[in-house]
Amino acid sequence: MDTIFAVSSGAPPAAIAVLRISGARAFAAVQQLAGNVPAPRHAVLRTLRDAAGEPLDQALVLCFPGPRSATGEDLAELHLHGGRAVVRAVEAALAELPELRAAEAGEFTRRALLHGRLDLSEAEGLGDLLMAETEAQRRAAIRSAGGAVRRHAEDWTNRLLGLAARIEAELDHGDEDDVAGADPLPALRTAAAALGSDIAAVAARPPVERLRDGLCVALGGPPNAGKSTLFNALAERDAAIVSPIAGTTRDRIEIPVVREGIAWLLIDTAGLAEETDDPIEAIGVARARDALAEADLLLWLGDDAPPLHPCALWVHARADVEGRAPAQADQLVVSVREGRGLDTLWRRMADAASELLPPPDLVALNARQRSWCNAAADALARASLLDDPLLFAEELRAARRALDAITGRAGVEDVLDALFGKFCIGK
Ligand SMILES: Nc1nc2c(ncn2[C@@H]2O[C@H](COP(=O)(O)OP(=O)(O)OP(=O)(O)O)[C@@H](O)[C@H]2O)c(=O)[nH]1
Repeated sequence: MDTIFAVSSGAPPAAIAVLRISGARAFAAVQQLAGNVPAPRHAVLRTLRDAAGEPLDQALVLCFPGPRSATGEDLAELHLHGGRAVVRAVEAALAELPELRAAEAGEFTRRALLHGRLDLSEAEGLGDLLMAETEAQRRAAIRSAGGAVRRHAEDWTNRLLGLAARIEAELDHGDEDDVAGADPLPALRTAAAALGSDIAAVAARPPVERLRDGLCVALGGPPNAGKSTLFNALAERDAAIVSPIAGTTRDRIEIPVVREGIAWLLIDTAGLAEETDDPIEAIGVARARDALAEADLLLWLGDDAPPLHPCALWVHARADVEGRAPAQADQLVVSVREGRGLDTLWRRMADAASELLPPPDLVALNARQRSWCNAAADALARASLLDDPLLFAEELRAARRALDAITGRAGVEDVLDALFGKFCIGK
């Protein structure tokens, strides 16, 4: 495997640029540039020189011998002056050395995963941490990066292994006459059902995507209800066209917004026209219906009660318009023109969000982790109904494979490229 290097701090110019080198030839590279290799985990000041002996920079040099390093390999850090030319010159000198090359996005973390320094759920948490923009996102990501998902998976795996050991013993010795005692299968089936429902309960928690990508809030209602006007007011910018002409909004428009410490994805939709001859408008209406159905939270601006939705707020928009029908008791009265009701609406949205987002003190799973949890829970549920110890053992093995996939111990090659492609170079 090549030895890789990259600037791991922010883009130059900056006061300091931290350049990391990881791999079998990391310390040879330090030796070449700095003249010698400092003692492990001791920061020393060295003049770095190119192959001709010309000084490149004065740098703080640190060496972390593997496997007790961030990547699990020999790892060196050069704390350079963060000017562009300095960084470029040191990178050029490193690139000249045999078996050294610039790192790809996420390659340091990928090596850490490869060498067991962290598991897949922790790497996913780290990816989310790098992208976190709100406090809630940061808190959830730091929990995953710190191993909370891994610890759940390990705890479940340990319980599973306990069951597996007992059923394997039964399979090996169950037909021997000298083994006294009752048939252990009923107790094992009960334990498998309990473990399956524990796993399913965690998988049923609100998904971390709502925190990470924003809680989807769709504005829906008939044409001319004031959706785009309210959308612009919530987004605090003129994102959607507003006009008195019914059917102005034809497609869904999405705007990410951070408010009340929560990331929201606001979605404006075409008005739900009863009938239309316009094929484009018909497509817009179909898309609007999909957006409303899929939204985590529906803001309904119709005068009729909202359509069936797990979480809807009913808004009486354009409240200042003369001759407007009075609001129903459970409607939120809003007039964008008069700036009325918007703060209350945000508050009600935040109240709804507290039900829809992962609770701050509990582990939340992403879609990949959820689907493996559900696969494990399903296998355990099936096992709990089986009378045949052989089939029971087979379902436990299926559950084990699913739990292993959560932490990246099995069958996850395809997700690695997708995950690490999102990381920055030098991470
Ligand atoms: N007086 C008053 N007029 C409003 C208010 N909100 C929207 N309007 C007007 O109502 C008309 C329709 O508003 P839009 O925001 O375009 O309505 P829409 O629901 O997005 O309409 P479609 O694109 O047809 O679905 C426009 O003329 C707006 O200026 C309000 O709070 N008060």
